[in-house]
Amino acid sequence: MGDQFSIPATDAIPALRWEEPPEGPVLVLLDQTRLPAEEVELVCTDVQALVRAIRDLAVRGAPLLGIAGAYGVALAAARGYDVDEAADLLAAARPTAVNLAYGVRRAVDVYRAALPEGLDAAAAAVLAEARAVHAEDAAASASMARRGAEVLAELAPGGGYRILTHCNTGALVSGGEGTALAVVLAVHRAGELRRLWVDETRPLLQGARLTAYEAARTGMPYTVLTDNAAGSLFTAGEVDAVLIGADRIAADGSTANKIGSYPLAVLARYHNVPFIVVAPCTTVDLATRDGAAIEVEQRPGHEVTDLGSPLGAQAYNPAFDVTPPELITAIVTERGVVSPVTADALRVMCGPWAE
Ligand SMILES: CSC[C@@H](O)[C@@H](O)C(=O)COP(=O)(O)O
Repeated sequence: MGDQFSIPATDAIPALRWEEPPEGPVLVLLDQTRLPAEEVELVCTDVQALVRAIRDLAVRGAPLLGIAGAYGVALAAARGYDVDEAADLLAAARPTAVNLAYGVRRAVDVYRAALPEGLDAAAAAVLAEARAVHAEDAAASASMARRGAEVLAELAPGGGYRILTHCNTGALVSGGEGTALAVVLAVHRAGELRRLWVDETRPLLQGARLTAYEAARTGMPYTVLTDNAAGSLFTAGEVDAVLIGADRIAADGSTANKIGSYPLAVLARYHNVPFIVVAPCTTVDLATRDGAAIEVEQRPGHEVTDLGSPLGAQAYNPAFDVTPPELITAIVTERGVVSPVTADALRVMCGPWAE
Protein backbone atom coordinates (compact mmCIF):
# COMPACT_ATOMS: atom_id res chain seq x y z
CA MET A 1 0.00 0.00 0.00
CA GLY A 2 1.22 3.52 -0.75
CA ASP A 3 2.54 5.80 1.92
CA GLN A 4 0.68 9.07 2.65
CA PHE A 5 0.87 11.30 5.70
CA SER A 6 -0.63 14.69 6.59
CA ILE A 7 0.97 17.97 7.69
CA PRO A 8 -0.49 21.50 8.20
CA ALA A 9 -0.52 23.56 4.98
CA THR A 10 1.53 26.73 4.47
CA ASP A 11 0.07 30.20 3.77
CA ALA A 12 0.61 30.14 0.02
CA ILE A 13 -1.66 27.10 -0.51
CA PRO A 14 -0.21 25.77 -3.76
CA ALA A 15 -2.40 22.94 -4.99
CA LEU A 16 0.67 20.73 -5.40
CA ARG A 17 4.46 20.88 -5.14
CA TRP A 18 7.54 18.71 -5.50
CA GLU A 19 9.96 18.48 -2.57
CA GLU A 20 13.22 16.69 -1.98
CA PRO A 21 13.73 16.11 1.76
CA PRO A 22 16.68 13.88 2.88
CA GLU A 23 14.38 10.82 2.99
CA GLY A 24 13.73 11.11 -0.73
CA PRO A 25 11.53 13.04 -3.18
CA VAL A 26 7.84 13.50 -2.40
CA LEU A 27 4.81 15.09 -4.01
CA VAL A 28 2.96 17.37 -1.59
CA LEU A 29 -0.76 17.94 -2.26
CA LEU A 30 -3.19 20.29 -0.62
CA ASP A 31 -5.84 17.80 0.53
CA GLN A 32 -8.98 19.13 -1.17
CA THR A 33 -11.24 16.67 0.63
CA ARG A 34 -10.59 18.57 3.87
CA LEU A 35 -11.15 22.12 2.58
CA PRO A 36 -12.37 24.57 3.67
CA ALA A 37 -12.50 23.25 7.24
CA GLU A 38 -8.80 22.41 7.34
CA GLU A 39 -5.81 23.40 5.22
CA VAL A 40 -3.84 20.20 5.40
CA GLU A 41 -1.26 18.82 3.03
CA LEU A 42 -0.93 15.23 1.94
CA VAL A 43 2.59 13.99 1.36
CA CYS A 44 2.81 11.23 -1.25
CA THR A 45 6.01 9.24 -1.12
CA ASP A 46 5.04 6.84 -3.88
CA VAL A 47 2.78 6.37 -6.86
CA GLN A 48 0.23 4.19 -5.07
CA ALA A 49 -0.36 6.98 -2.58
CA LEU A 50 -0.80 9.47 -5.40
CA VAL A 51 -3.24 7.20 -7.22
CA ARG A 52 -5.27 6.94 -4.04
CA ALA A 53 -5.23 10.72 -3.64
CA ILE A 54 -6.48 11.10 -7.23
CA ARG A 55 -9.30 8.56 -6.75
CA ASP A 56 -10.30 10.14 -3.42
CA LEU A 57 -10.31 13.64 -5.03
CA ALA A 58 -7.66 14.97 -2.65
CA VAL A 59 -6.13 16.21 -5.90
CA ARG A 60 -8.64 16.87 -8.68
CA GLY A 61 -9.71 19.08 -11.58
CA ALA A 62 -8.57 18.41 -15.13
CA PRO A 63 -5.45 20.60 -15.50
CA LEU A 64 -4.13 19.68 -12.05
CA LEU A 65 -4.62 15.99 -12.80
CA GLY A 66 -2.33 16.42 -15.81
CA ILE A 67 0.31 18.09 -13.66
CA ALA A 68 -0.06 15.46 -10.92
CA GLY A 69 0.21 12.66 -13.49
CA ALA A 70 3.48 14.05 -14.85
CA TYR A 71 4.95 14.49 -11.36
CA GLY A 72 3.74 10.99 -10.50
CA VAL A 73 5.90 9.55 -13.28
CA ALA A 74 8.78 11.71 -12.02
CA LEU A 75 8.24 10.31 -8.53
CA ALA A 76 8.38 6.75 -9.83
CA ALA A 77 11.56 7.49 -11.75
CA ALA A 78 13.22 9.29 -8.84
CA ARG A 79 12.41 6.49 -6.43
CA GLY A 80 13.48 3.73 -8.77
CA TYR A 81 10.05 2.17 -9.34
CA ASP A 82 8.90 0.57 -12.57
CA VAL A 83 8.00 3.66 -14.58
CA ASP A 84 5.78 1.91 -17.13
CA GLU A 85 3.76 0.23 -14.41
CA ALA A 86 3.47 3.53 -12.52
CA ALA A 87 2.33 5.30 -15.68
CA ASP A 88 -0.40 2.72 -16.31
CA LEU A 89 -1.66 3.02 -12.74
CA LEU A 90 -1.71 6.80 -12.87
CA ALA A 91 -3.37 7.10 -16.27
CA ALA A 92 -6.14 4.70 -15.19
CA ALA A 93 -6.84 6.43 -11.86
CA ARG A 94 -9.69 8.51 -13.33
CA PRO A 95 -10.96 8.04 -16.89
CA THR A 96 -12.71 11.24 -17.98
CA ALA A 97 -10.26 14.14 -17.63
CA VAL A 98 -7.99 13.62 -20.62
CA ASN A 99 -5.35 15.86 -19.05
CA LEU A 100 -4.33 13.03 -16.73
CA ALA A 101 -3.39 10.69 -19.58
CA TYR A 102 -1.79 13.63 -21.40
CA GLY A 103 0.49 14.56 -18.47
CA VAL A 104 1.48 10.94 -17.89
CA ARG A 105 2.21 10.32 -21.57
CA ARG A 106 4.33 13.44 -21.90
CA ALA A 107 6.42 12.44 -18.89
CA VAL A 108 6.84 8.82 -19.99
CA ASP A 109 7.88 9.83 -23.50
CA VAL A 110 10.62 12.06 -22.10
CA TYR A 111 11.73 9.35 -19.66
CA ARG A 112 12.07 6.77 -22.44
CA ALA A 113 13.94 9.17 -24.70
CA ALA A 114 16.43 9.95 -21.92
CA LEU A 115 16.94 6.34 -20.74
CA PRO A 116 19.99 5.69 -22.98
CA GLU A 117 21.77 8.37 -20.89
CA GLY A 118 21.19 6.37 -17.70
CA LEU A 119 18.58 6.14 -14.94
CA ASP A 120 19.63 9.32 -13.11
CA ALA A 121 19.58 11.36 -16.31
CA ALA A 122 16.17 9.95 -17.20
CA ALA A 123 14.81 10.78 -13.73
CA ALA A 124 16.14 14.34 -14.03
CA ALA A 125 14.65 14.70 -17.51
CA VAL A 126 11.21 13.53 -16.46
CA LEU A 127 11.18 15.88 -13.46
CA ALA A 128 12.09 18.77 -15.75
CA GLU A 129 9.22 17.74 -18.02
CA ALA A 130 6.76 17.65 -15.11
CA ARG A 131 7.89 21.14 -14.13
CA ALA A 132 7.34 22.22 -17.74
CA VAL A 133 3.79 20.80 -17.76
CA HIS A 134 3.19 22.72 -14.52
CA ALA A 135 4.60 26.00 -15.84
CA GLU A 136 2.80 25.72 -19.18
CA ASP A 137 -0.49 25.30 -17.38
CA ALA A 138 0.18 28.47 -15.38
CA ALA A 139 0.85 30.36 -18.61
CA ALA A 140 -2.25 28.87 -20.25
CA SER A 141 -4.34 29.95 -17.29
CA ALA A 142 -3.18 33.57 -17.59
CA SER A 143 -3.96 33.57 -21.31
CA MET A 144 -7.43 32.04 -20.80
CA ALA A 145 -8.21 34.62 -18.11
CA ARG A 146 -7.45 37.46 -20.50
CA ARG A 147 -9.25 35.95 -23.48
CA GLY A 148 -12.22 34.86 -21.40
CA ALA A 149 -12.76 38.36 -19.99
CA GLU A 150 -12.66 39.77 -23.56
CA VAL A 151 -15.17 37.20 -24.82
CA LEU A 152 -17.49 37.90 -21.92
CA ALA A 153 -17.46 41.60 -22.74
CA GLU A 154 -18.38 40.78 -26.36
CA LEU A 155 -21.11 38.25 -25.58
CA ALA A 156 -22.67 40.07 -22.64
CA PRO A 157 -21.87 43.76 -23.07
CA GLY A 158 -22.51 46.11 -20.18
CA GLY A 159 -20.18 44.98 -17.38
CA GLY A 160 -21.25 44.53 -13.77
CA TYR A 161 -21.57 40.81 -14.37
CA ARG A 162 -23.57 38.22 -12.49
CA ILE A 163 -21.81 34.98 -13.38
CA LEU A 164 -22.99 31.49 -12.56
CA THR A 165 -20.35 28.77 -12.22
CA HIS A 166 -20.36 25.07 -11.42
CA CYS A 167 -17.83 22.85 -9.65
CA ASN A 168 -14.37 24.29 -8.94
CA THR A 169 -12.11 25.69 -11.63
CA GLY A 170 -9.71 28.02 -9.82
CA ALA A 171 -6.16 27.92 -8.44
CA LEU A 172 -6.97 24.62 -6.76
CA VAL A 173 -7.07 22.87 -10.15
CA SER A 174 -4.20 24.59 -11.90
CA GLY A 175 -0.58 25.62 -12.02
CA GLY A 176 -1.95 29.17 -12.24
CA GLU A 177 -5.29 30.70 -11.31
CA GLY A 178 -7.42 28.11 -13.08
CA THR A 179 -9.77 28.11 -16.05
CA ALA A 180 -13.31 29.50 -15.70
CA LEU A 181 -12.61 30.89 -12.23
CA ALA A 182 -9.47 32.60 -13.53
CA VAL A 183 -11.74 34.50 -15.93
CA VAL A 184 -14.09 35.40 -13.08
CA LEU A 185 -11.09 36.60 -11.05
CA ALA A 186 -9.93 38.79 -13.94
CA VAL A 187 -13.42 40.28 -14.18
CA HIS A 188 -13.41 40.84 -10.42
CA ARG A 189 -10.00 42.57 -10.53
CA ALA A 190 -11.35 44.82 -13.27
CA GLY A 191 -14.15 45.85 -10.88
CA GLU A 192 -16.80 44.27 -13.10
CA LEU A 193 -18.02 41.34 -11.00
CA ARG A 194 -21.38 42.13 -9.45
CA ARG A 195 -21.95 38.60 -8.14
CA LEU A 196 -20.53 35.10 -8.50
CA TRP A 197 -23.27 32.52 -8.20
CA VAL A 198 -21.68 29.32 -6.94
CA ASP A 199 -23.56 26.07 -7.60
CA GLU A 200 -22.91 23.88 -4.59
CA THR A 201 -22.14 20.94 -6.95
CA ARG A 202 -23.59 17.78 -5.48
CA PRO A 203 -22.62 15.23 -4.35
CA LEU A 204 -19.14 16.28 -3.23
CA LEU A 205 -19.70 20.04 -2.98
CA GLN A 206 -16.72 21.24 -5.03
CA GLY A 207 -18.64 24.52 -5.45
CA ALA A 208 -19.90 25.07 -1.91
CA ARG A 209 -16.58 24.01 -0.37
CA LEU A 210 -13.84 24.83 -2.86
CA THR A 211 -15.10 27.61 -5.14
CA ALA A 212 -16.56 29.40 -2.12
CA TYR A 213 -13.18 28.99 -0.39
CA GLU A 214 -11.35 30.52 -3.34
CA ALA A 215 -13.94 33.29 -3.78
CA ALA A 216 -13.66 34.21 -0.12
CA ARG A 217 -9.84 34.24 -0.24
CA THR A 218 -9.86 36.56 -3.25
CA GLY A 219 -12.60 38.87 -1.98
CA MET A 220 -15.20 38.13 -4.66
CA PRO A 221 -18.86 38.87 -3.93
CA TYR A 222 -20.30 35.35 -4.03
CA THR A 223 -23.42 33.42 -3.13
CA VAL A 224 -23.77 29.66 -2.88
CA LEU A 225 -26.92 28.00 -4.20
CA THR A 226 -28.14 24.42 -4.38
CA ASP A 227 -27.79 23.02 -7.88
CA ASN A 228 -31.56 22.82 -8.28
CA ALA A 229 -31.98 26.54 -7.46
CA ALA A 230 -30.30 27.58 -10.71
CA GLY A 231 -33.57 27.56 -12.68
CA SER A 232 -35.14 30.08 -10.32
CA LEU A 233 -32.11 32.30 -10.66
CA PHE A 234 -32.43 32.34 -14.45
CA THR A 235 -36.16 33.02 -14.22
CA ALA A 236 -35.43 35.97 -11.98
CA GLY A 237 -33.07 37.38 -14.64
CA GLU A 238 -30.12 37.19 -12.26
CA VAL A 239 -27.59 35.49 -14.55
CA ASP A 240 -25.62 37.33 -17.26
CA ALA A 241 -23.37 34.40 -18.21
CA VAL A 242 -22.48 30.84 -17.25
CA LEU A 243 -18.76 30.02 -17.09
CA ILE A 244 -17.55 26.47 -16.56
CA GLY A 245 -14.42 24.37 -17.09
CA ALA A 246 -14.12 21.00 -18.83
CA ASP A 247 -12.69 17.56 -18.25
CA ARG A 248 -12.65 16.50 -21.88
CA ILE A 249 -13.68 18.27 -25.06
CA ALA A 250 -14.28 15.85 -27.93
CA ALA A 251 -13.37 16.64 -31.55
CA ASP A 252 -16.90 17.90 -32.27
CA GLY A 253 -16.85 20.26 -29.26
CA SER A 254 -18.98 18.07 -26.97
CA THR A 255 -17.83 18.94 -23.48
CA ALA A 256 -17.69 16.65 -20.45
CA ASN A 257 -17.70 18.54 -17.18
CA LYS A 258 -18.93 18.01 -13.62
CA ILE A 259 -22.39 16.47 -13.39
CA GLY A 260 -24.94 19.26 -13.53
CA SER A 261 -23.21 21.27 -16.27
CA TYR A 262 -25.51 20.08 -19.06
CA PRO A 263 -28.73 21.17 -17.29
CA LEU A 264 -27.16 24.62 -16.90
CA ALA A 265 -26.48 24.73 -20.65
CA VAL A 266 -30.12 23.89 -21.36
CA LEU A 267 -31.29 26.58 -18.96
CA ALA A 268 -28.87 29.11 -20.42
CA ARG A 269 -30.11 28.44 -23.94
CA TYR A 270 -33.76 28.73 -22.89
CA HIS A 271 -33.04 32.05 -21.16
CA ASN A 272 -30.77 33.35 -23.91
CA VAL A 273 -27.73 33.61 -21.65
CA PRO A 274 -24.16 32.88 -22.96
CA PHE A 275 -22.77 29.52 -21.87
CA ILE A 276 -18.98 29.68 -22.00
CA VAL A 277 -16.50 26.80 -21.55
CA VAL A 278 -12.96 27.71 -20.49
CA ALA A 279 -10.28 25.01 -20.78
CA PRO A 280 -6.70 24.62 -21.98
CA CYS A 281 -5.97 22.75 -25.22
CA THR A 282 -4.68 19.88 -23.04
CA THR A 283 -8.38 19.21 -22.30
CA VAL A 284 -9.26 18.98 -25.99
CA ASP A 285 -9.06 15.40 -27.24
CA LEU A 286 -9.36 15.25 -31.01
CA ALA A 287 -9.02 11.46 -30.82
CA THR A 288 -12.41 11.30 -29.09
CA ARG A 289 -14.90 11.69 -31.91
CA ASP A 290 -17.95 13.01 -30.08
CA GLY A 291 -19.76 13.16 -26.77
CA ALA A 292 -20.97 9.55 -26.93
CA ALA A 293 -17.35 8.39 -27.11
CA ILE A 294 -16.35 10.12 -23.87
CA GLU A 295 -15.97 7.69 -20.98
CA VAL A 296 -17.87 9.08 -18.00
CA GLU A 297 -16.58 8.08 -14.59
CA GLN A 298 -19.13 6.47 -12.29
CA ARG A 299 -18.52 7.22 -8.62
CA PRO A 300 -19.46 5.09 -5.59
CA GLY A 301 -23.15 5.28 -4.65
CA HIS A 302 -22.50 6.17 -1.03
CA GLU A 303 -21.42 9.67 -2.14
CA VAL A 304 -25.10 10.22 -3.00
CA THR A 305 -26.84 8.15 -0.32
CA ASP A 306 -24.68 9.20 2.66
CA LEU A 307 -26.96 12.16 3.39
CA GLY A 308 -29.66 9.96 4.90
CA SER A 309 -31.01 7.43 2.38
CA PRO A 310 -32.15 4.07 3.74
CA LEU A 311 -29.37 1.51 4.14
CA GLY A 312 -28.79 -0.29 0.83
CA ALA A 313 -30.43 2.41 -1.33
CA GLN A 314 -29.14 2.37 -4.91
CA ALA A 315 -27.62 5.49 -6.41
CA TYR A 316 -26.99 6.87 -9.89
CA ASN A 317 -23.73 8.78 -9.54
CA PRO A 318 -21.95 9.78 -12.75
CA ALA A 319 -19.17 12.27 -12.03
CA PHE A 320 -19.69 14.16 -15.28
CA ASP A 321 -22.23 14.92 -17.98
CA VAL A 322 -21.73 15.92 -21.59
CA THR A 323 -22.96 19.16 -23.14
CA PRO A 324 -23.40 19.10 -26.94
CA PRO A 325 -21.60 21.79 -28.96
CA GLU A 326 -24.81 23.46 -30.12
CA LEU A 327 -25.54 24.51 -26.52
CA ILE A 328 -22.09 26.05 -26.01
CA THR A 329 -21.81 29.71 -26.97
CA ALA A 330 -17.99 29.75 -26.92
CA ILE A 331 -14.99 27.62 -25.99
CA VAL A 332 -12.06 29.66 -24.70
CA THR A 333 -8.56 28.17 -24.63
CA GLU A 334 -5.11 29.69 -24.18
CA ARG A 335 -4.79 29.72 -27.97
CA GLY A 336 -7.99 31.44 -28.90
CA VAL A 337 -11.76 31.28 -28.91
CA VAL A 338 -14.19 29.27 -31.00
CA SER A 339 -17.72 30.63 -31.34
CA PRO A 340 -19.78 29.04 -32.76
CA VAL A 341 -18.27 25.73 -31.71
CA THR A 342 -17.37 23.59 -34.73
CA ALA A 343 -15.03 20.63 -35.20
CA ASP A 344 -12.99 22.51 -37.81
CA ALA A 345 -12.47 25.57 -35.63
CA LEU A 346 -11.46 23.39 -32.67
CA ARG A 347 -8.95 21.45 -34.76
CA VAL A 348 -7.39 24.62 -36.11
CA MET A 349 -7.12 26.05 -32.58
CA CYS A 350 -5.81 23.02 -30.69
CA GLY A 351 -4.40 20.63 -33.32
CA PRO A 352 -2.28 18.93 -34.28
CA TRP A 353 -0.86 17.86 -30.94
CA ALA A 354 -4.29 17.24 -29.40
CA GLU A 355 -4.82 14.47 -31.99
C1 LIG B 1 -10.55 23.43 -14.68
S1 LIG B 1 -11.30 22.25 -13.87
C2 LIG B 1 -12.53 21.65 -14.98
C3 LIG B 1 -13.10 20.42 -14.47
O1 LIG B 1 -12.07 19.52 -14.15
C4 LIG B 1 -14.00 20.68 -13.25
O2 LIG B 1 -15.04 21.52 -13.64
C5 LIG B 1 -14.53 19.37 -12.80
O3 LIG B 1 -15.52 18.90 -13.30
C6 LIG B 1 -13.73 18.65 -11.78
O4 LIG B 1 -14.34 17.47 -11.36
P1 LIG B 1 -13.69 16.67 -10.15
O5 LIG B 1 -14.53 15.43 -10.07
O6 LIG B 1 -13.80 17.54 -8.94
O7 LIG B 1 -12.26 16.38 -10.53
